[in-house]
Amino acid sequence: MDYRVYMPAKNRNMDKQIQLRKQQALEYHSKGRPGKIEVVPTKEAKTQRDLSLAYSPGVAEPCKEIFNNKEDVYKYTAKGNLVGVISNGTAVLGLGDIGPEAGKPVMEGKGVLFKIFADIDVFDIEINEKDPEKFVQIVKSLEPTFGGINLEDIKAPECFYIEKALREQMNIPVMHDDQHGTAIISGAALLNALEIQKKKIEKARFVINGAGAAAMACVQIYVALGARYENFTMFDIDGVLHTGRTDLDEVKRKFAVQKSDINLEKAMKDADVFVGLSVRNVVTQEMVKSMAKNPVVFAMANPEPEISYDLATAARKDIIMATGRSDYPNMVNNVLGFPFIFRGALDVRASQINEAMKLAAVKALADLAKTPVPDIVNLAYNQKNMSFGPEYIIPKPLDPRLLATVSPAVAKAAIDSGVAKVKIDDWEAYTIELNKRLGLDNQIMRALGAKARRDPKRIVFAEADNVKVLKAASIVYDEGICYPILLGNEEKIRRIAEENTLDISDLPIIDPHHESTEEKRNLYAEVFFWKRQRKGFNYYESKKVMSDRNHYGCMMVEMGDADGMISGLTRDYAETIRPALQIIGTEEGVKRIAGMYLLLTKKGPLFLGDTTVNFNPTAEELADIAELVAKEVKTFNLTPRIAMLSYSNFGSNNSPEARLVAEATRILKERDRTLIVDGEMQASLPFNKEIMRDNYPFSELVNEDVNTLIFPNLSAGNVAYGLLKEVGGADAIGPILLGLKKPVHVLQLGSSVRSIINMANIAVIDAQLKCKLNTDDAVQRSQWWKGRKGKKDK
Ligand SMILES: NC(=O)C1=CN([C@@H]2O[C@H](COP(=O)(O)OP(=O)(O)OC[C@H]3O[C@@H](n4cnc5c(N)ncnc54)[C@H](OP(=O)(O)O)[C@@H]3O)[C@@H](O)[C@H]2O)C=CC1
Ligand SMILES: CC(=O)C(=O)O
Ligand SMILES: [Mg+2]
Repeated sequence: MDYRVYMPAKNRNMDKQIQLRKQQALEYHSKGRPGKIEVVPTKEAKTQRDLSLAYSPGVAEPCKEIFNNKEDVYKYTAKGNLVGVISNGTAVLGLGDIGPEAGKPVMEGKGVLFKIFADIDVFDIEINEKDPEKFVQIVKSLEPTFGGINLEDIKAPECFYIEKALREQMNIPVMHDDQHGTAIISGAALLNALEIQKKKIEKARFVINGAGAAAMACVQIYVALGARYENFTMFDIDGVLHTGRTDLDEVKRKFAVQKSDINLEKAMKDADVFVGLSVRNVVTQEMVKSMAKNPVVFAMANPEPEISYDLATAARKDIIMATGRSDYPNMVNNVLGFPFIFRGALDVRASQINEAMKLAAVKALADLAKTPVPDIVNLAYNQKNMSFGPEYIIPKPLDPRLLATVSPAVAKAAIDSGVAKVKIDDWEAYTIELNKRLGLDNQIMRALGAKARRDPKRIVFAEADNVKVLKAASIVYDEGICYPILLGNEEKIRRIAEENTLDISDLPIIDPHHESTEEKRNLYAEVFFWKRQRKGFNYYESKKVMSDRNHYGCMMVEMGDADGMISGLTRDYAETIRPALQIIGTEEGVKRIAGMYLLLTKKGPLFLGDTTVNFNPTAEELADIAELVAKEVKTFNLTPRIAMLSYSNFGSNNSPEARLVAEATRILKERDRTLIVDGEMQASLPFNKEIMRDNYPFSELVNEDVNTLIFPNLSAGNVAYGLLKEVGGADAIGPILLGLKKPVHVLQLGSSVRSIINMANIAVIDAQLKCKLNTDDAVQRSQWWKGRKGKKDK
């Protein structure tokens, strides 16, 4: 195989891929603490005093206050930000009545989405009760606990009675999300799709497949948006809803048509809109072809739609197609709504989610899709320029503007329609508060993944016979992040893959010891000898060293046979980076390398340096390290705001160590006036604005949110990152090696599969910046070396 042109076409076996996804999903849910959520205290609860406040006797005080004034429950407890996601498991996704236990992963998942998209806390409650009246009594009794109730995956028609009864009997917002969440999102998408297709909603002919919870709410909102009852033909599992049927309940009867001999195929002919909220694969390409000009098809059954995106769009060009899935354009899924709708409702303490609030959400969503898409969204979805049109009729779930757009619209509508107990006067302040809730972390990781996927590179995994590395390599290939090249003993690697059901069939394996690599090894040895002959390596040693996979891998990168390398997991970090320094060397103008960690903390992303390379830097060297880290921070599209750390604050201690950091800060400022940097200072200072303002108002960082911490020496940096990671619970990405001409990253011992994947992302992005060398260059380079060898042999 010629690795210079290695770019495998994805030819993975579908069955194997499905098996892999199944295994990954099960592992995701079961690894570590089983499930996806935990309860975390929001107050200090460490000392005896804390405990006496949190619990007895202190806790009696808020109890008494609430007893005197029930509304104070919002003041002294978590109720106001707590939503109950409640289900009996009778209509879980498109899986049907699988019961409350089997539905729990979905409810926990919903909890996760509420939290990450809108900072709302959730208790998921699965109730073993199918009787609607009993179910209502149970949920009703939970009112003291929750600020809102999200009913989920409860089958029709029971769900209609349950929701109606609870809305009437409870004083907090209750919403059955499969009904109204779906209706709101698909309503917004429908308005935009019809606008693009130049069709009027009043005239549009609808075919609706499914007459359950979601479908019924959707048609009702479409009617509220202007659609006409008489233009709907609806189907349930027994066929078309027609007036001759005796099994139709009150809700279904509203949509019953006169004719009884219509099947889905006939109904689709000349229809303008198809909406599927039923089960997978019930619509054919022929049916789509028979629809009117410029049709709209929303096939929203989960996880498999009524017709796949690919089949429907292949059937005709003038279609606007949407599914409930995230892996195709136009994801019409209730995740776009519930976090933001509840956020708005909770923030004004609305007693219900009424029609005005729902329609406000529809309008906010529809309008947002017409505004320019921010870079972070394009980046997150690996698109260059998403804009309003057939493939972008509705905002993307990862759009960070959703929260500050939909929630205020819902909150305003609640106030205007008289169901809000709390008023918002300063909408600008409210928007700022909403944006703060989001945090940058998730956005950064998503953007990184997408940036890598835009231009995947060839990354050598030097320790491919390690099961974690092999797993990571298989996943990054599967996700289109990079083209992994596996180094190591082929037999061993294949055995590990087999044992762990990993599909590595597309991935090349190179064994630097094997005779098949002899020609390359000799070429690499030549080059290495040429580079190191006056630095202690003779020709024999150069040949020998090329059997070492770190040397071999680095040489692949140097010679253009790969774009980057991930090595480790190793005990001896210094030993592993040596080949990179010897073979690849530092970037132009860079005197030294340094190690950086990106920590995703509760206070946002923090970049820490130097955590792995330079033991006791001089002031000049510390300034070099800070510059390297600052440069890397900019590649994350962030402005570095740097605190130079010490045990002293601005000269409070006159020791040589403290003075060294002050001097490094001075050097940095001298080199670049625009750099936002200050020090020396203690680590807590930049995060404590009050102390900063009161005592050090002169500091350049007084009003800055610091994101970069430079440590005085390796001990401090390494210890700090370790503590933040293990004790502080921060997610650590690194060590990211800075200053090399080309990307080589060395993993720390014990790195998880997740951190190896993150490092692969970083290596690809690094390679995108550094490896301008294209395939032709690489071929030329290789030939040049061969030419040199030829001359020498003569
Ligand atoms: N994209 C999204 O955001 C959402 C998607 N959904 C999806 O919509 C689907 C329905 O969910 P939900 O309304 O909560 O569930 P329900 O159980 O309440 O409704 C299912 C409906 O589909 C009908 N149905 C079943 N099989 C067929 C068939 N072969 N042909 C026609 N109709 C059929 C049922 O008929 P009958 O009434 O006779 O039993 C029922 O009316 C699921 O796949 C779910 O994943 C749901 C919510 C949100
Ligand atoms: C998305 C959702 O709620 C469902 O498919 O049931
Ligand atoms: Mg659901």
